[in-house]
Amino acid sequence: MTELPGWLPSLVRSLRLGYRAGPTLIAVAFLTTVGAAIPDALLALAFSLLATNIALAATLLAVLAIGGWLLATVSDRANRRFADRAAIVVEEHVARLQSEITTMEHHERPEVMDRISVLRDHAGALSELYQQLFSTLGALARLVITVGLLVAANPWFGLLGVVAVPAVLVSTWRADAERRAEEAGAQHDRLAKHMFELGTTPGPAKEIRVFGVQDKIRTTRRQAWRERHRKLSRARWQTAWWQAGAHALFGVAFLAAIVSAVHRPTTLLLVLAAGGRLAQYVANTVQQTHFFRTIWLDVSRRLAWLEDYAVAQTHSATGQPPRTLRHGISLDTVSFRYPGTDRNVLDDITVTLPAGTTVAIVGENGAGKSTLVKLLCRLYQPTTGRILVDGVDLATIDPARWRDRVSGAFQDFFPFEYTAGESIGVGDLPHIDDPVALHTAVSRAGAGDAVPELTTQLGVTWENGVDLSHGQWQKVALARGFMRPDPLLLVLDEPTSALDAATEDALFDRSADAAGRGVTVLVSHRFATVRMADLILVLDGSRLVERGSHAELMAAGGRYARLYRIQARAYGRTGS
Ligand SMILES: Nc1ncnc2c1ncn2[C@@H]1O[C@H](COP(=O)(O)OP(=O)(O)OP(=O)(O)O)[C@@H](O)[C@H]1O
Repeated sequence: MTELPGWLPSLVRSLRLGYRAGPTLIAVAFLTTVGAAIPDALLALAFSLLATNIALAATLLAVLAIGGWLLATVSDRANRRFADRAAIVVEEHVARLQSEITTMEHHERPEVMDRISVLRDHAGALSELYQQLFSTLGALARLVITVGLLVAANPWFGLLGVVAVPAVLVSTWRADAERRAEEAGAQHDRLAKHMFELGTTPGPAKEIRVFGVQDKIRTTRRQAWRERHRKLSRARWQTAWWQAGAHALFGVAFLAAIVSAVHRPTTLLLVLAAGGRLAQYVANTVQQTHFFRTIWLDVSRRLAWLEDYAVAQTHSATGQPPRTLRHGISLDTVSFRYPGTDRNVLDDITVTLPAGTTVAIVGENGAGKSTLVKLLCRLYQPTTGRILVDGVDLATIDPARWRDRVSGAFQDFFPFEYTAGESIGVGDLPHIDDPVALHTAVSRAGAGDAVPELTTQLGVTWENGVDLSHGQWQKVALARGFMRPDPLLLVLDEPTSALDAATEDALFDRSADAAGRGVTVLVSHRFATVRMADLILVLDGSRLVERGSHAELMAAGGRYARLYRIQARAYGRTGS
């Protein structure tokens, strides 16, 4: 996976994003936050004047105190208002970047998920990046002014600023070490959170209790946290000694400066006030820089990485899909392996899915059926070979336009908790409120008896929301899959696993109507339904081992015929 982009370009990009969120507010926040740090640094000068001109010193002290307080108050308000506004813009930006990625890789590759999960957890914190940056700049300005005052009194005192450098360098190095440790522990973090969700959400509650896995979940969670913490804590300890050494060096130098100024009251006052504050300012700057580098700058670099990743995943293909399918969709020596793995899940597949037909894909668990469906939906690109739509390479067709012409229902459908009508209507957004389109989709899915009134809110956590059974949710998902008129490709990837055989048979007939001249691809383990398909593809161990109609495959007496007979016997059916 690519390295995170450099901190400076990432920061510039985050600043641009912040500027778009509120140009005036960010300017006010910048000026007042940096400005508020300066009176504090000048207090040392006012203190040193106490030895020679008490009235001037007192006036200066009062002006600096009031000015500092005013600027700090305005800065606090401006920063808070700006952070609220930036939070909305940043979160929306992160969500949009993720949802615009046209493939699914970022949802299925652990190392990509680790990087994104850290970003998602801290996306809110990014809105505070700006205040942190301004405070860090303010702290630096204060440090520079203080060192300047000391050098003006005695150039040797400038060394105090020099011995502060190792502390800042060590803090920068610490930040990198901690970031690496955090990323290395992200999988444990995700596992622990997953276990927490398992133990506290209603979905898995039944099985957890029936199988008595509560203790296992608790132990796994504890171990995952421990593992994550161990990695972080080791990185922190390894770097803490260096930091302690760097601070000790500064302490010794400060003591030497006090001793050298003991006979000159004005200089001594300046050293005590400025030097004393210098230690605090260095610690403060180091801490600010540390937080800034660990949390805010790191999130900023992740955001820049996600922006680059989203752009890299956006295919430059601009071709349009055909209006209607004339010949069909062909796979030409298609092989596929999931990114980051070394095994072909589909191997050298060449076949044509003719226009206007229903093609069933069968095979044992893990044979690659759903993967083939994902390739057809263009959620992944074949590793080698091509998919041709009426002879045009699918890779040259704009993925968004292709998806406009694809529809379907999946075994792992998502229960959108909107109103029933909206939950179905998202299958074709332009017609989400069109009652005729909604009712047509419901009747195509044979879901009339299971789907409640279209205005009913789904999901018990919402006001007046109702809960649906798994089968009812599945019918809502099916209806959603039938919303688009004239899809070029209609995929039904085990969409009826929770429904009875009669429902699946009826659905099969209607799906062919819905797809018209398009191709319907049906993945199913029920051979009684599969037998009705025009073309049946049998996958075995990543290869396409048989193809043909039911009659042809039965006559061939191969794998399909064997599996069909086994299932027919189990269900009391006979022969071919
Ligand atoms: N995101 C992924 N990353 C790596 N390997 C994957 C991924 N998704 C699936 N696989 C692997 O690819 C192979 C094919 O999976 P696929 O889901 O396509 O099988 P299937 O035929 O649809 O199985 P089933 O009938 O159980 O749904 C399996 O070995 C699976 O472990």
